Amino acid sequence: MEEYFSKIIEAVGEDVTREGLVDTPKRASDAFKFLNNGYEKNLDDVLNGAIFQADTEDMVIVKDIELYSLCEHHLLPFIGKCHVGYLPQGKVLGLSKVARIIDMYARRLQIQEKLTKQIADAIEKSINARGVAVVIEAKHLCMMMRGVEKQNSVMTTSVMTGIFREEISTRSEFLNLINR
Ligand SMILES: Nc1nc2c(ncn2[C@@H]2O[C@H](COP(=O)(O)OP(=O)(O)OP(=O)(O)O)[C@@H](O)[C@H]2O)c(=O)[nH]1
Ligand SMILES: [Zn+2]
Repeated sequence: MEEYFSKIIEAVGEDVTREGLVDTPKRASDAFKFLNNGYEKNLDDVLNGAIFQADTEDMVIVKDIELYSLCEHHLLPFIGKCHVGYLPQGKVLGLSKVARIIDMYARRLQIQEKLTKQIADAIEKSINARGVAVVIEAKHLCMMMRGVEKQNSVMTTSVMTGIFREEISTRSEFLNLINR
């Protein structure tokens, strides 16, 4: 990957041997690998067994989880927040694992719609939830720094499964609690 970054730096007309750039291929390569480290993870590793028995069927919400991903079309970041709700039936997730699941899928080349669905599916599967709701609000740098250059647009995607999909009242409760 370092060689490829050297070539990219040369291709934009730079001198890859000048002092400030000598270590850049390595740094860029390390950074890019980090931003894509979700490919090295799977759901079982990420959960690390942190699924707990709990005698509750009431809604659990984790909101305002920051999210950084890369759009698969331009390899530019999209940045925003993710809100997650689920309705358990006897099993709940370790709190930090919600964020870890988000990161596992966000640190891949993504489109926002697919990312939203992958998070919802993973949570549903891991605890056999009665329903999962995931909302992502994000700004895409490919729309801001280049292309149409719109600075203020925010893309909102949502995936509702199970009871969140079936019952308007449950969906509304979730949306109210995340202040939407
Ligand atoms: N639906 C969706 N589209 C995305 C996402 N990230 C980037 N895109 C869009 O992917 C599209 C790629 O369009 P193309 O016409 O192939 O590429 P482009 O010429 O670089 O497009 P512009 O961005 O319009 O300049 C653009 O409309 C992007 O805004 C995403 O997460 N979801
Ligand atoms: Zn893009």
